[in-house]
Amino acid sequence: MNTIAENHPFTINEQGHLDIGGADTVYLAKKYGTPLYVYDVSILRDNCRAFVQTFKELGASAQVAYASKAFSSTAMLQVVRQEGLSLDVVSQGELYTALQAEFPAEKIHMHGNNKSREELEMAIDHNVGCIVVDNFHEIELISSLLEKQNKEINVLMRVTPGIESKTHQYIMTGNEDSKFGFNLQNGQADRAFLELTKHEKIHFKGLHSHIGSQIFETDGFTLAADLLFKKLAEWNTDYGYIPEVLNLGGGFGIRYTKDDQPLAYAAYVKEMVSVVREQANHHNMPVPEIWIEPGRAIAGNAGITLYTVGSKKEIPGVRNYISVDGGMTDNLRPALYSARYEGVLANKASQPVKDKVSVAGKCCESGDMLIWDLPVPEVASEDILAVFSTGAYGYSMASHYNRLPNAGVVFVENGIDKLVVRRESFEDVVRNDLSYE
Ligand SMILES: Cc1ncc(COP(=O)(O)O)c(C=O)c1O
Ligand SMILES: N[C@@H](CCCC[NH3+])C(=O)O
Repeated sequence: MNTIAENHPFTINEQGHLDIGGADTVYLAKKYGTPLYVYDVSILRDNCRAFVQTFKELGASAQVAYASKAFSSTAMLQVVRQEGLSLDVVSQGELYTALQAEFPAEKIHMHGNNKSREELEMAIDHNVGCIVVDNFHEIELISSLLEKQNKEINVLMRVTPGIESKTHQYIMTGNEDSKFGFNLQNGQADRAFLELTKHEKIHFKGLHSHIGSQIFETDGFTLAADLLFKKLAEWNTDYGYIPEVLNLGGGFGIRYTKDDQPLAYAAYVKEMVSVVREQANHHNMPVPEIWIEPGRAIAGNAGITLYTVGSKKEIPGVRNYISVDGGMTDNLRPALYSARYEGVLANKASQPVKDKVSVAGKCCESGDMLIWDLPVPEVASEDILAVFSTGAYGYSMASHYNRLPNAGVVFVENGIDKLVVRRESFEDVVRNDLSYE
């Protein structure tokens, strides 16, 4: 038995192949080709339910908005809609995809640190549930659009509470020196508060903070809630302001390798509900609705990527490399954040480990490495490699580097597989090219 597979929510079938959602991954690789993203839809649903149910059990008013930047496609947003979640979008493209999936506009929250006039116009036109304002320029834009369109809109204010979360520097967002949001301490948030509350067409519902991503502790969220409430209490005393919503963002950590020890999603929810109730009580204010925005926690562990092994390079006494038919084009995270992953040979999933290989992508780039020193059985060309926990920020950060077509996406549920994003063709790759002759 391969112990790596045991760390991930998948099984090994009678043929000794890795199984996902009741489908044989080797069969899927043959049927659809590789590289291929495959999702177990029942895990997606379980992840959605873990958040929603816990709020329900605690009797807390809440909205769980899936952060669609983690993985957005029509089918994915249909599943999220079926599970009753709200949706966080950060661009016109993500909003457009949401509308394609018939996501109810009133459950869509529009984010972004540089929303364009067109993006805001589209959000207001479609009556999205809320715009999370990020800066003064945006307040001006929203204001002029509301006048022009004679519309009203709900707004949250994104603030940086000044918290350094324990995560990679590039995915840390709640610290003071951040491109996102209004500074809570230096008077910016107070100035924005006055601008938002005086505006007749803006309904200022409350504060938003997102402290970072891939976080394994609850204390950052507790601290953020404390700091946000301090500010809200000031506004309550000075202006009689009563917030309806407190959005504590996303960032709940998942398991990529055995070194990651994620908390149950319910643990974050329980802590948030408890601290928000405590703080509201302490400041003598009504308990606001709690909104959260998990992305990775919904999509991450539900997805794997299948590759076909090609060439091998042995450097005696140094390292053995194997190369696969994808790489940084379908999973940028190792190259961008030195992110670590685990994988198995899907066609040899029950065979004993014999070797250690480093898995290289096919791009013309030394940094295009997917996994260093992966324990594997004897590996041969044409083996199928499955990399775990690639469901978030894999497809969504894919590129066409070296003119590689983007991989397709397959959903599996109850043993039934369905193609939900077509693999790109070479025609797709040159689709927007225009001739210069
Ligand atoms: C504002 C905001 N909300 C939610 C998320 C989702 O984060 P995660 O996928 O880590 O849950 C992000 C990304 O970090 C974000 O910037
Ligand atoms: N894309 C990042 C996280 C950033 C999320 C958006 N704020 C990742 O893959 O981990």
